[in-house]
Amino acid sequence: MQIETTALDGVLILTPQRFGDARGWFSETFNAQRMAAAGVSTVFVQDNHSFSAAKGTLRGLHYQKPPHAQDKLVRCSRGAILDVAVDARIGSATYGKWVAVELTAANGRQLLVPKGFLHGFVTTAPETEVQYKCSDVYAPDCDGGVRWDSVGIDWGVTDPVLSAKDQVAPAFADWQSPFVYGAA
Ligand SMILES: Cc1cn([C@H]2C[C@H](O)[C@@H](COP(=O)(O)OP(=O)(O)O[C@H]3O[C@H](C)C(=O)[C@H](O)[C@H]3O)O2)c(=O)[nH]c1=O
Repeated sequence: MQIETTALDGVLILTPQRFGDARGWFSETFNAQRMAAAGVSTVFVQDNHSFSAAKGTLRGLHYQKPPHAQDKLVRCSRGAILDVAVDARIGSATYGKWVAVELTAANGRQLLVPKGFLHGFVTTAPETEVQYKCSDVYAPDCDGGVRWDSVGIDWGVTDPVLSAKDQVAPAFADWQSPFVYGAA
């Protein structure tokens, strides 16, 4: 498995190996032992899977606040997305900074988004499926969001398909982050 760092500390790009043959290919998309060997000892407890019919569907920017903050390991199993993480940890030198990574069924890349980071993606192909592991279970009372267009992210879309919730999320500048840099 190839591991790449990004401009945001803790946000990693993981690319599992694919074993090709005449039939196609095989890949271990998650292996806790390999992750631990790479220094990622997160225990994931929930798998999520979303399907977005239209190209230009944008889900985000989302988080769960403590005590149910989530690390996420995101991959695209069909179609393609631009996956984004935003540093929301008060006191961080990269607070408000973001990274965007192309995750596609073809490239097999995964993005590790730690607690304290907002997460969102926009689909760049129709009928896109995203699967991701979470280090805590869904806690609706801790679920929150920030406006997709309030961080200066270059999503490559101007009029995305949004949920009703995402249409009314607060702007980043008006939002009080529940995350503190260096907190457990
Ligand atoms: C997240 C979640 C949702 N739900 C239910 C709640 C709603 O009835 C329905 C759709 O939820 P929502 O509109 O929040 O789904 P997304 O807009 O894809 O939200 C996700 O999108 C971004 C990219 C994320 O990183 C988060 O995991 C998550 O916020 O699924 C559950 O039952 N369990 C869950 O863990």
